[in-house]
Amino acid sequence: RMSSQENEAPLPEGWEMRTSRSTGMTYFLNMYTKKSQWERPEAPADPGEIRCSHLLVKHAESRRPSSWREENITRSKDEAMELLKGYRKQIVANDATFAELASKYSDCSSAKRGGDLGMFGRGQMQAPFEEEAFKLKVGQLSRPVETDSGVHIILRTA
Ligand SMILES: O=C(O)CN(Cc1ccccc1)C(=O)c1nc(-c2ccccc2)[nH]c1C(=O)O
Repeated sequence: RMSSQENEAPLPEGWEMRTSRSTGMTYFLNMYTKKSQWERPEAPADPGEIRCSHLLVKHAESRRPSSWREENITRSKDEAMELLKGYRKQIVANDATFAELASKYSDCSSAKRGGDLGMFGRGQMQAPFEEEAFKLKVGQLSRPVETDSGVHIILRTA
């Protein structure tokens, strides 16, 4: 007779079921952070750290409306959003790569690295940026996200 644990729904992504050697009790292991818990997880395991690239378009209301591209950025937030949607369309249509467009058009200093921000954990980026980035699956492109810096699209790379 299979115990109830084994034949329940499959575990969410990133989790594994383990049996405690000392007590024989079943517990659950987050394969990214190696943290364990007794409760059966309901959501994919938090990856701890992720890697993203982003394309930032600043506007007149950005906290620092200046960048390597443009000394004094005067476009409106709406114009920035329209530009960003155009870049997103080109990427989705495979007319250009994320890195090509970020290196040409991103108002972030990461433009020099094709928009790559490296690995980061929670608590490092502005909240709206973090929230959207941690929702993405690897390879997924975000919708436009607004932060105090401007408007972004985010690509999760790891
Ligand atoms: O928001 C501000 O007051 C000024 N900043 C913050 C900043 C400035 C230089 C380097 C990194 C971050 C930016 O506007 C900014 N934010 C970012 C940013 C925002 C979210 C995720 C990653 C980068 N890049 C930049 C940049 O100039 O290069």
